[in-house]
Amino acid sequence: MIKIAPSILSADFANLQRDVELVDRAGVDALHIDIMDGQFVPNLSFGMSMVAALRPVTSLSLDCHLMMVEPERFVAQFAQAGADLIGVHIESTRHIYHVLQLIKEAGAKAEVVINPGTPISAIVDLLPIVDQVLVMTVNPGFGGQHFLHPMLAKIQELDQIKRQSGATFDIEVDGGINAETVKLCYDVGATVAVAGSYIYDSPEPEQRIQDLKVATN
Ligand SMILES: O=C(CO)[C@@H](O)[C@H](O)COP(=O)(O)O
Ligand SMILES: [Co+2]
Repeated sequence: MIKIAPSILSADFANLQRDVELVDRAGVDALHIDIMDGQFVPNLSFGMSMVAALRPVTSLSLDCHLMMVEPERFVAQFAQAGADLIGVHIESTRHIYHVLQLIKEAGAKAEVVINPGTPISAIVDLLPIVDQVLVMTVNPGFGGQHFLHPMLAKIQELDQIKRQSGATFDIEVDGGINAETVKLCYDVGATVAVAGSYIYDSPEPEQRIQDLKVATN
């Protein structure tokens, strides 16, 4: 069964604690927090104060997906705020290896993220030092977009490299995930699925979480 990480980008911000506790009770594996700086992506969302505010609310792993230029400026502060895992885009920094080292030195798990236009070959040398790879299945910046099916070949390629090397990093997918697309990703090697609008735009979020689990059981 795939691990589920709801994205709070689609939650009700006026009732965020309620919406976090709801998915926590439904038995998810992590909480996905999208950090957007209005420069790397054309949207703004949260900062580290959001991570600090959510830390006492849940014991779920707080997974921060940093969509910002030069994330090296802030990764230590996100770890300090309570992030368990920090994801950084390879496209967002000149020093990806260094940023991943900084995340680990700060005590968090390190994730490298790739945009739809970035090939798996760009991250092969980073695989020995990451805990998770996030393959974006939409262009980053907004929830509620359609899944990009050509990304399935990239997930499969990454899974093959992982198997051949005996590595244990998780493979996460993010964007356009629903009960149909989660199965496609799981079947080619994804181990963690982020879902925002599919869960939170529903009147029955718990049922949507169950549907994602059943689809990959
Ligand atoms: O990182 C992002 C968007 O940039 C995501 O985490 C979205 O929040 C996913 O939303 P859905 O596609 O599941 O609605
Ligand atoms: Co995300």
